Amino acid sequence: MSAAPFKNTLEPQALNDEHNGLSLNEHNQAEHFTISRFIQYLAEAVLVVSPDGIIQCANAKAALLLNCVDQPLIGESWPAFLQGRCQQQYLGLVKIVAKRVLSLQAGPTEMVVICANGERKDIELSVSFLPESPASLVLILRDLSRQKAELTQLRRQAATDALTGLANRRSFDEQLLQNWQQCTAAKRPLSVIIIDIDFFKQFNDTYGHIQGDACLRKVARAILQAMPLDAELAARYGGEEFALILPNYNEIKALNVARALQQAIRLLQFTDTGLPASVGITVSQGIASEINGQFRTSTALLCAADTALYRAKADGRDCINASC
Ligand SMILES: Nc1nc2c(ncn2[C@@H]2O[C@H](COP(=O)(O)OP(=O)(O)OP(=O)(O)O)[C@@H](O)[C@H]2O)c(=O)[nH]1
Repeated sequence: MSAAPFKNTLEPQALNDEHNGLSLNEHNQAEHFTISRFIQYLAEAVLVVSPDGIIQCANAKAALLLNCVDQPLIGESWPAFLQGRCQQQYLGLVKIVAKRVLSLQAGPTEMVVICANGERKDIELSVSFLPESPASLVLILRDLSRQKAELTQLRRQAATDALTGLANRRSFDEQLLQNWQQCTAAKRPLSVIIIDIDFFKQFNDTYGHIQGDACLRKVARAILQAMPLDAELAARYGGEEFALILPNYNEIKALNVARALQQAIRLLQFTDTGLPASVGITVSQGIASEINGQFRTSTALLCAADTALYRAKADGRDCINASC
């Protein structure tokens, strides 16, 4: 869409059309033409729609946002671009401006548009009322796709342990609380396993921290591969500590998972990172299971798993201990 030279809307000539013998219809057409040209120069995507939602003018940025560069937008129904629930939201905004509250403006409100090519985009929509005759609505659309993508990435980073890619302790704690509430409300069991690498300081001291980091990544991968599909979450809980949330798992089922993990870790090889084939590691594990209301909170359940882990360490390591 190419923009014609800007026409100054404040030009006295344009404001005084009626005095120049133009009919009301001609005046409206001239005004419409001026708005249509004017919005081409705005930095935001702008649509001008009739009160019943028919697009009267659109700038090139709006056409680009809605992926309608090769299709005319004029005459199309604007609400048809909105995702179902957003159509009602839009009507709500129109009611607000029609009642002339909030200085003839409503929004910005987050909405979702379905573009001409079917792409779904998050936008922020502001609606302003042009009380001219005939009345129109000016819609300013801001594409939020980039911000949303960045927010999603930031949220993912905030929930993830950078070294291993597993969930971090914060998301573990949040998830455990959620599973605790669900399982206790439904009177279903919930188990937690804490997994701690044995003598990891010695591993670091012998092979260096880079090898130590590679070892942590290997253990994380092994946990992910060995854990059951219906486990809720595997997390890096601390330095060389990992944790698993097992909703609907009683102590016996959790013990089977811990045994599978123990086996998977014992089989880990480090030759790919340049260490001798004789190098291997073991883990100690503590299990706690909430079954019949023996724990009052998710924190108490976690403390019990931690206590069980200490017992497993005291039992000589490469051990599994279940809290009673
Ligand atoms: N390479 C590496 N080491 C870490 C990281 N986080 C913690 N550690 C190391 O983990 C080791 C933990 O040592 P300890 O708490 O003494 O435990 P341990 O040597 O495994 O002994 P036990 O748990 O009693 O079997 C320390 O040497 C930490 O420096 C990490 O991100 N990378």
